[in-house]
Amino acid sequence: MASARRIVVKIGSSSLTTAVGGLDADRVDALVDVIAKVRGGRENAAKEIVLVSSGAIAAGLAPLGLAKRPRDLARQQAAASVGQGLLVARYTASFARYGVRVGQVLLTTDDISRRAHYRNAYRTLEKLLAMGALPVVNENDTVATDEIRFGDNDRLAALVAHLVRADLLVLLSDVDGLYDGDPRRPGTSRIAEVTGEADLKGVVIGSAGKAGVGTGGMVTKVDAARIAAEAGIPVVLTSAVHAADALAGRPTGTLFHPTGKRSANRLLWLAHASAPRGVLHLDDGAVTAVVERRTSLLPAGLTGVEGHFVAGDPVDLVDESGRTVARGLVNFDAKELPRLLGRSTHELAAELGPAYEREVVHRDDLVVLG
Ligand SMILES: Nc1ncnc2c1ncn2[C@@H]1O[C@H](COP(=O)(O)OP(=O)(O)O)[C@@H](O)[C@H]1O
Ligand SMILES: N[C@@H](CCC(=O)OP(=O)(O)O)C(=O)O
Repeated sequence: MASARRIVVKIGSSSLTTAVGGLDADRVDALVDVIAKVRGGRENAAKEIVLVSSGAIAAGLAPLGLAKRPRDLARQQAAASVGQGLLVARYTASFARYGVRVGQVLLTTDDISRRAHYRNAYRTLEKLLAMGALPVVNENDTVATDEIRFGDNDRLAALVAHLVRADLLVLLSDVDGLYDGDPRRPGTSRIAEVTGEADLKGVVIGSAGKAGVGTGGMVTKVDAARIAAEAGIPVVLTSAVHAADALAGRPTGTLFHPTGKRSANRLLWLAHASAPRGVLHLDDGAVTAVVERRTSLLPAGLTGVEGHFVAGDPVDLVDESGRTVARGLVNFDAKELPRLLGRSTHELAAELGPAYEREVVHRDDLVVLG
Protein backbone atom coordinates (compact mmCIF):
# COMPACT_ATOMS: atom_id res chain seq x y z
CA MET A 1 0.00 0.00 0.00
CA ALA A 2 2.82 2.37 0.90
CA SER A 3 4.35 1.70 -2.50
CA ALA A 4 1.18 2.66 -4.40
CA ARG A 5 2.27 5.19 -6.98
CA ARG A 6 -0.98 6.13 -8.64
CA ILE A 7 -3.83 6.76 -6.24
CA VAL A 8 -7.44 7.76 -6.82
CA VAL A 9 -8.85 9.64 -3.84
CA LYS A 10 -12.61 10.17 -3.54
CA ILE A 11 -14.03 12.68 -1.09
CA GLY A 12 -17.73 12.89 -0.24
CA SER A 13 -19.92 15.98 0.08
CA SER A 14 -20.32 15.46 3.81
CA SER A 15 -16.57 15.95 4.28
CA LEU A 16 -16.39 19.21 2.35
CA THR A 17 -19.34 21.22 3.56
CA THR A 18 -20.26 23.10 6.72
CA ALA A 19 -23.10 22.11 9.00
CA VAL A 20 -25.19 25.00 7.69
CA GLY A 21 -24.50 24.23 4.03
CA GLY A 22 -21.95 25.64 1.63
CA LEU A 23 -18.37 24.77 1.00
CA ASP A 24 -16.08 24.55 4.02
CA ALA A 25 -12.84 26.17 2.85
CA ASP A 26 -10.91 24.90 5.86
CA ARG A 27 -11.82 21.31 5.13
CA VAL A 28 -10.89 21.71 1.47
CA ASP A 29 -7.54 23.17 2.52
CA ALA A 30 -6.96 20.34 5.02
CA LEU A 31 -7.47 17.74 2.29
CA VAL A 32 -5.29 19.66 -0.15
CA ASP A 33 -2.51 19.86 2.48
CA VAL A 34 -2.50 16.08 2.82
CA ILE A 35 -2.61 15.41 -0.92
CA ALA A 36 0.05 17.99 -1.75
CA LYS A 37 2.39 16.48 0.85
CA VAL A 38 2.14 12.87 -0.31
CA ARG A 39 2.22 13.91 -3.92
CA GLY A 40 5.53 15.71 -3.59
CA GLY A 41 6.78 18.73 -5.48
CA ARG A 42 5.63 20.03 -8.83
CA GLU A 43 8.57 18.41 -10.58
CA ASN A 44 9.12 14.67 -10.14
CA ALA A 45 6.00 14.06 -8.10
CA ALA A 46 6.47 11.02 -5.87
CA LYS A 47 2.89 9.92 -6.38
CA GLU A 48 0.23 10.62 -8.97
CA ILE A 49 -3.12 11.55 -7.48
CA VAL A 50 -6.50 11.78 -9.17
CA LEU A 51 -9.08 13.42 -6.95
CA VAL A 52 -12.73 12.50 -7.41
CA SER A 53 -14.57 15.20 -5.51
CA SER A 54 -18.26 15.37 -4.74
CA GLY A 55 -19.74 18.51 -3.29
CA ALA A 56 -20.94 20.46 -6.34
CA ILE A 57 -24.61 20.24 -5.41
CA ALA A 58 -23.92 20.82 -1.71
CA ALA A 59 -21.70 23.83 -2.48
CA GLY A 60 -24.36 25.38 -4.69
CA LEU A 61 -27.21 25.19 -2.19
CA ALA A 62 -26.48 28.22 0.02
CA PRO A 63 -25.53 30.56 -2.89
CA LEU A 64 -28.88 29.76 -4.52
CA GLY A 65 -30.80 30.24 -1.28
CA LEU A 66 -31.70 26.56 -0.97
CA ALA A 67 -31.91 25.27 2.59
CA LYS A 68 -31.44 21.62 1.68
CA ARG A 69 -30.67 19.34 -1.24
CA PRO A 70 -33.66 19.62 -3.62
CA ARG A 71 -35.42 16.46 -4.75
CA ASP A 72 -35.97 17.44 -8.35
CA LEU A 73 -33.22 16.97 -10.89
CA ALA A 74 -33.52 20.44 -12.45
CA ARG A 75 -32.75 22.22 -9.17
CA GLN A 76 -29.99 19.73 -8.33
CA GLN A 77 -28.45 20.55 -11.71
CA ALA A 78 -28.74 24.28 -11.11
CA ALA A 79 -27.07 23.82 -7.72
CA ALA A 80 -24.34 21.65 -9.27
CA SER A 81 -23.74 24.25 -11.96
CA VAL A 82 -23.14 26.99 -9.39
CA GLY A 83 -21.38 24.72 -6.91
CA GLN A 84 -18.98 23.01 -9.34
CA GLY A 85 -17.50 26.38 -10.27
CA LEU A 86 -17.04 27.30 -6.62
CA LEU A 87 -15.60 23.88 -5.81
CA VAL A 88 -12.98 23.96 -8.53
CA ALA A 89 -12.13 27.59 -7.82
CA ARG A 90 -11.47 26.56 -4.23
CA TYR A 91 -9.30 23.59 -5.21
CA THR A 92 -7.41 25.72 -7.72
CA ALA A 93 -6.60 28.37 -5.11
CA SER A 94 -5.78 25.82 -2.46
CA PHE A 95 -3.44 23.68 -4.61
CA ALA A 96 -1.81 26.89 -5.92
CA ARG A 97 -0.33 27.29 -2.42
CA TYR A 98 1.84 24.29 -3.36
CA GLY A 99 2.42 25.31 -6.96
CA VAL A 100 0.17 22.48 -8.18
CA ARG A 101 -2.17 23.03 -11.15
CA VAL A 102 -5.65 21.58 -11.10
CA GLY A 103 -7.50 20.23 -14.16
CA GLN A 104 -11.27 19.84 -14.01
CA VAL A 105 -12.63 16.64 -15.58
CA LEU A 106 -16.41 16.23 -15.70
CA LEU A 107 -17.59 12.80 -16.79
CA THR A 108 -20.94 11.33 -17.82
CA THR A 109 -21.83 7.65 -17.94
CA ASP A 110 -21.24 7.72 -21.70
CA ASP A 111 -17.62 8.65 -21.10
CA ILE A 112 -17.17 5.43 -19.19
CA SER A 113 -19.47 3.12 -21.12
CA ARG A 114 -18.67 3.90 -24.75
CA ARG A 115 -15.33 2.66 -25.86
CA ALA A 116 -14.27 5.67 -27.91
CA HIS A 117 -15.21 8.07 -25.09
CA TYR A 118 -13.53 5.82 -22.55
CA ARG A 119 -10.25 5.98 -24.44
CA ASN A 120 -10.65 9.72 -24.72
CA ALA A 121 -11.21 10.14 -20.97
CA TYR A 122 -8.21 7.89 -20.34
CA ARG A 123 -6.00 9.95 -22.63
CA THR A 124 -6.98 13.23 -21.02
CA LEU A 125 -6.35 11.96 -17.50
CA GLU A 126 -3.01 10.43 -18.52
CA LYS A 127 -1.95 13.66 -20.17
CA LEU A 128 -2.90 15.77 -17.17
CA LEU A 129 -0.86 13.48 -14.91
CA ALA A 130 2.06 13.45 -17.32
CA MET A 131 2.02 17.25 -17.38
CA GLY A 132 2.12 17.37 -13.59
CA ALA A 133 -1.45 18.59 -13.13
CA LEU A 134 -3.87 17.19 -10.62
CA PRO A 135 -7.17 16.02 -12.16
CA VAL A 136 -10.27 16.88 -10.11
CA VAL A 137 -13.06 14.65 -11.36
CA ASN A 138 -16.81 14.86 -10.80
CA GLU A 139 -19.89 13.68 -12.58
CA ASN A 140 -21.10 16.19 -15.16
CA ASP A 141 -24.27 16.72 -13.13
CA THR A 142 -25.58 19.68 -15.08
CA VAL A 143 -26.20 17.68 -18.26
CA ALA A 144 -26.90 14.20 -16.90
CA THR A 145 -30.50 13.02 -16.89
CA ASP A 146 -31.90 10.62 -14.31
CA GLU A 147 -31.62 7.67 -16.70
CA ILE A 148 -27.98 8.17 -17.53
CA ARG A 149 -26.67 9.33 -14.18
CA PHE A 150 -24.12 7.53 -12.06
CA GLY A 151 -25.79 9.39 -9.21
CA ASP A 152 -22.96 8.63 -6.85
CA ASN A 153 -19.28 9.35 -7.02
CA ASP A 154 -18.25 6.23 -5.15
CA ARG A 155 -18.77 3.95 -8.13
CA LEU A 156 -17.53 6.68 -10.45
CA ALA A 157 -14.30 6.72 -8.41
CA ALA A 158 -13.95 2.93 -8.70
CA LEU A 159 -14.38 3.14 -12.46
CA VAL A 160 -11.92 6.02 -12.68
CA ALA A 161 -9.44 3.95 -10.63
CA HIS A 162 -9.86 1.15 -13.14
CA LEU A 163 -9.64 3.57 -16.06
CA VAL A 164 -6.31 5.07 -14.94
CA ARG A 165 -5.03 1.70 -13.67
CA ALA A 166 -4.57 3.04 -10.16
CA ASP A 167 -2.62 1.12 -7.52
CA LEU A 168 -4.96 2.18 -4.75
CA LEU A 169 -8.42 3.70 -4.28
CA VAL A 170 -9.03 5.76 -1.14
CA LEU A 171 -12.66 6.55 -0.28
CA LEU A 172 -12.90 9.38 2.24
CA SER A 173 -16.15 9.96 4.08
CA ASP A 174 -17.44 11.27 7.39
CA VAL A 175 -17.21 7.80 8.93
CA ASP A 176 -13.91 6.07 9.69
CA GLY A 177 -14.65 2.82 7.92
CA LEU A 178 -17.24 0.15 7.32
CA TYR A 179 -19.06 -0.87 10.49
CA ASP A 180 -20.85 -4.15 11.08
CA GLY A 181 -24.05 -2.14 11.52
CA ASP A 182 -25.18 1.47 11.26
CA PRO A 183 -22.48 3.33 13.26
CA ARG A 184 -25.11 5.79 14.51
CA ARG A 185 -26.38 2.93 16.69
CA PRO A 186 -24.51 1.79 19.79
CA GLY A 187 -22.67 -1.52 19.89
CA THR A 188 -21.40 -1.59 16.34
CA SER A 189 -17.73 -1.97 15.53
CA ARG A 190 -15.44 -1.21 12.63
CA ILE A 191 -14.38 -3.94 10.24
CA ALA A 192 -10.63 -3.59 9.68
CA GLU A 193 -10.28 -5.81 6.63
CA VAL A 194 -12.49 -7.31 3.97
CA THR A 195 -10.94 -10.14 1.97
CA GLY A 196 -14.06 -11.23 0.12
CA GLU A 197 -17.84 -11.47 0.18
CA ALA A 198 -17.78 -13.76 3.23
CA ASP A 199 -16.54 -10.87 5.39
CA LEU A 200 -19.60 -8.83 4.40
CA LYS A 201 -22.11 -11.46 5.41
CA GLY A 202 -24.50 -10.13 8.06
CA VAL A 203 -23.12 -6.58 7.82
CA VAL A 204 -25.93 -4.01 7.83
CA ILE A 205 -24.99 -1.54 5.14
CA GLY A 206 -27.09 1.59 5.50
CA SER A 207 -27.88 4.82 3.73
CA ALA A 208 -26.43 8.33 3.99
CA GLY A 209 -25.60 9.99 7.27
CA LYS A 210 -26.91 12.87 9.28
CA ALA A 211 -25.42 15.69 7.23
CA GLY A 212 -28.04 15.07 4.55
CA VAL A 213 -25.76 16.11 1.71
CA GLY A 214 -24.27 12.72 0.83
CA THR A 215 -26.12 10.51 -1.59
CA GLY A 216 -25.29 6.86 -1.51
CA GLY A 217 -24.40 6.16 2.12
CA MET A 218 -22.40 3.01 2.75
CA VAL A 219 -24.16 0.99 0.06
CA THR A 220 -22.47 2.74 -2.85
CA LYS A 221 -19.10 2.73 -1.05
CA VAL A 222 -19.19 -1.01 -0.58
CA ASP A 223 -20.32 -1.39 -4.21
CA ALA A 224 -17.42 0.79 -5.29
CA ALA A 225 -15.01 -1.23 -3.17
CA ARG A 226 -16.29 -4.43 -4.78
CA ILE A 227 -15.83 -3.03 -8.30
CA ALA A 228 -12.28 -1.89 -7.60
CA ALA A 229 -11.30 -5.03 -5.67
CA GLU A 230 -12.63 -7.16 -8.51
CA ALA A 231 -10.38 -5.18 -10.85
CA GLY A 232 -7.39 -5.94 -8.64
CA ILE A 233 -7.24 -2.54 -6.93
CA PRO A 234 -7.06 -2.40 -3.11
CA VAL A 235 -9.44 0.05 -1.45
CA VAL A 236 -9.15 1.94 1.82
CA LEU A 237 -12.35 3.37 3.21
CA THR A 238 -11.84 5.85 6.02
CA SER A 239 -12.73 9.29 7.24
CA ALA A 240 -11.28 12.46 5.75
CA VAL A 241 -9.43 13.17 9.01
CA HIS A 242 -7.40 9.99 8.44
CA ALA A 243 -6.56 10.88 4.85
CA ALA A 244 -2.84 11.24 5.57
CA ASP A 245 -2.62 7.70 6.98
CA ALA A 246 -4.59 6.24 4.08
CA LEU A 247 -2.45 7.95 1.46
CA ALA A 248 0.79 6.94 3.17
CA GLY A 249 -0.33 3.32 3.36
CA ARG A 250 -0.61 3.24 7.16
CA PRO A 251 -3.40 1.03 8.52
CA THR A 252 -6.65 2.97 8.92
CA GLY A 253 -10.35 2.46 8.35
CA THR A 254 -11.37 -0.59 6.38
CA LEU A 255 -9.06 -2.21 3.85
CA PHE A 256 -10.70 -4.14 1.00
CA HIS A 257 -8.20 -6.57 -0.47
CA PRO A 258 -8.17 -7.17 -4.22
CA THR A 259 -10.30 -10.15 -5.20
CA GLY A 260 -9.55 -10.20 -8.93
CA LYS A 261 -6.61 -9.84 -11.25
CA ARG A 262 -5.61 -6.41 -12.47
CA SER A 263 -5.60 -7.18 -16.15
CA ALA A 264 -8.47 -9.63 -16.35
CA ASN A 265 -11.26 -7.08 -16.48
CA ARG A 266 -10.83 -5.00 -19.56
CA LEU A 267 -14.59 -4.62 -19.83
CA LEU A 268 -15.30 -4.16 -16.14
CA TRP A 269 -16.68 -0.72 -16.94
CA LEU A 270 -19.25 -2.24 -19.25
CA ALA A 271 -20.69 -4.45 -16.54
CA HIS A 272 -20.79 -1.77 -13.88
CA ALA A 273 -21.10 1.58 -15.55
CA SER A 274 -23.50 1.26 -18.35
CA ALA A 275 -27.20 1.73 -18.20
CA PRO A 276 -28.30 -0.71 -20.93
CA ARG A 277 -30.29 0.95 -23.70
CA GLY A 278 -31.95 -2.22 -24.91
CA VAL A 279 -32.40 -5.96 -24.64
CA LEU A 280 -31.47 -8.71 -27.08
CA HIS A 281 -33.28 -12.03 -26.66
CA LEU A 282 -31.13 -15.09 -27.39
CA ASP A 283 -32.09 -18.68 -28.17
CA ASP A 284 -30.47 -21.51 -26.18
CA GLY A 285 -27.76 -22.12 -28.75
CA ALA A 286 -26.68 -18.49 -28.74
CA VAL A 287 -26.61 -18.44 -24.93
CA THR A 288 -24.27 -21.46 -24.91
CA ALA A 289 -22.10 -19.91 -27.60
CA VAL A 290 -21.79 -16.57 -25.84
CA VAL A 291 -21.59 -17.74 -22.22
CA GLU A 292 -19.64 -20.99 -22.54
CA ARG A 293 -17.70 -20.71 -25.76
CA ARG A 294 -17.28 -16.93 -25.44
CA THR A 295 -18.03 -16.35 -29.11
CA SER A 296 -19.59 -13.30 -30.75
CA LEU A 297 -23.36 -13.02 -30.98
CA LEU A 298 -24.64 -13.53 -34.54
CA PRO A 299 -28.10 -12.63 -35.93
CA ALA A 300 -28.92 -16.36 -36.23
CA GLY A 301 -29.21 -16.67 -32.43
CA LEU A 302 -31.47 -13.65 -31.94
CA THR A 303 -35.16 -14.15 -31.23
CA GLY A 304 -36.23 -10.64 -30.27
CA VAL A 305 -35.17 -7.03 -29.68
CA GLU A 306 -36.38 -4.35 -27.27
CA GLY A 307 -35.44 -0.71 -26.80
CA HIS A 308 -34.36 2.29 -28.83
CA PHE A 309 -30.62 2.01 -29.19
CA VAL A 310 -28.05 2.88 -31.81
CA ALA A 311 -24.89 1.04 -32.80
CA GLY A 312 -22.32 1.34 -30.02
CA ASP A 313 -24.86 1.41 -27.18
CA PRO A 314 -24.68 -1.06 -24.29
CA VAL A 315 -27.41 -3.72 -24.35
CA ASP A 316 -28.33 -6.67 -22.16
CA LEU A 317 -28.34 -10.18 -23.61
CA VAL A 318 -31.07 -12.31 -22.05
CA ASP A 319 -31.86 -16.02 -22.28
CA GLU A 320 -35.22 -17.63 -23.02
CA SER A 321 -36.31 -17.29 -19.39
CA GLY A 322 -35.54 -13.56 -19.41
CA ARG A 323 -32.38 -13.83 -17.29
CA THR A 324 -29.57 -11.41 -18.23
CA VAL A 325 -26.55 -13.51 -19.14
CA ALA A 326 -24.24 -10.92 -20.66
CA ARG A 327 -23.87 -7.28 -21.57
CA GLY A 328 -22.29 -5.93 -24.70
CA LEU A 329 -21.92 -3.07 -27.13
CA VAL A 330 -24.26 -3.66 -30.05
CA ASN A 331 -23.14 -3.18 -33.67
CA PHE A 332 -26.56 -2.31 -35.13
CA ASP A 333 -29.27 0.28 -34.53
CA ALA A 334 -32.44 -1.17 -32.93
CA LYS A 335 -34.47 -0.50 -36.05
CA GLU A 336 -32.11 -2.56 -38.25
CA LEU A 337 -32.36 -5.73 -36.18
CA PRO A 338 -35.92 -7.09 -36.56
CA ARG A 339 -35.35 -8.13 -40.19
CA LEU A 340 -32.11 -9.93 -39.23
CA LEU A 341 -33.54 -12.16 -36.48
CA GLY A 342 -32.64 -15.83 -36.82
CA ARG A 343 -30.90 -15.39 -40.17
CA SER A 344 -27.43 -16.53 -41.11
CA THR A 345 -24.74 -13.93 -41.79
CA HIS A 346 -24.05 -15.45 -45.24
CA GLU A 347 -27.66 -15.12 -46.23
CA LEU A 348 -27.78 -11.54 -44.98
CA ALA A 349 -24.57 -10.57 -46.74
CA ALA A 350 -25.86 -12.01 -50.01
CA GLU A 351 -29.18 -10.24 -49.67
CA LEU A 352 -28.28 -6.92 -48.06
CA GLY A 353 -24.58 -6.45 -48.76
CA PRO A 354 -21.29 -7.21 -46.97
CA ALA A 355 -21.97 -4.66 -44.18
CA TYR A 356 -24.57 -7.13 -42.86
CA GLU A 357 -22.02 -9.85 -42.33
CA ARG A 358 -20.98 -8.31 -39.02
CA GLU A 359 -21.64 -9.74 -35.58
CA VAL A 360 -24.54 -8.30 -33.58
CA VAL A 361 -22.18 -8.06 -30.61
CA HIS A 362 -18.48 -8.81 -31.05
CA ARG A 363 -16.92 -11.06 -28.42
CA ASP A 364 -14.35 -8.34 -27.58
CA ASP A 365 -17.23 -6.07 -26.63
CA LEU A 366 -19.01 -8.57 -24.37
CA VAL A 367 -18.95 -9.30 -20.67
CA VAL A 368 -20.58 -12.45 -19.37
CA LEU A 369 -22.41 -11.74 -16.12
CA GLY A 370 -22.11 -14.24 -13.29
N1 LIG B 1 -22.41 -0.21 8.03
C1 LIG B 1 -22.10 1.09 7.96
N2 LIG B 1 -20.81 1.45 8.21
C2 LIG B 1 -20.45 2.76 8.12
N3 LIG B 1 -21.29 3.78 7.82
C3 LIG B 1 -22.58 3.50 7.56
C4 LIG B 1 -23.05 2.13 7.62
N4 LIG B 1 -24.36 2.15 7.32
C5 LIG B 1 -24.71 3.44 7.09
N5 LIG B 1 -23.65 4.27 7.22
C6 LIG B 1 -23.71 5.74 7.02
O1 LIG B 1 -23.14 6.11 5.76
C7 LIG B 1 -22.66 7.46 5.89
C8 LIG B 1 -21.69 7.81 4.78
O2 LIG B 1 -22.37 8.01 3.55
P1 LIG B 1 -22.56 9.46 2.84
O3 LIG B 1 -23.21 10.39 3.81
O4 LIG B 1 -23.20 9.20 1.53
O5 LIG B 1 -21.05 9.90 2.70
P2 LIG B 1 -20.23 10.76 1.64
O6 LIG B 1 -20.85 12.11 1.53
O7 LIG B 1 -18.88 10.77 2.27
O8 LIG B 1 -20.25 10.00 0.34
C9 LIG B 1 -22.06 7.49 7.26
O9 LIG B 1 -22.07 8.77 7.80
C10 LIG B 1 -22.93 6.51 8.06
O10 LIG B 1 -23.83 7.18 8.90
N1 LIG C 1 -21.83 14.72 -8.24
C1 LIG C 1 -22.46 15.07 -6.97
C2 LIG C 1 -22.07 14.15 -5.87
C3 LIG C 1 -22.73 12.83 -5.82
C4 LIG C 1 -22.21 11.99 -4.64
O1 LIG C 1 -21.85 10.83 -4.79
O2 LIG C 1 -22.10 12.57 -3.43
P1 LIG C 1 -21.41 11.90 -2.14
O3 LIG C 1 -22.29 10.75 -1.64
O4 LIG C 1 -21.31 12.98 -1.16
O5 LIG C 1 -20.06 11.39 -2.57
C5 LIG C 1 -22.01 16.45 -6.52
O6 LIG C 1 -20.89 16.86 -6.82
O7 LIG C 1 -22.78 17.07 -5.79
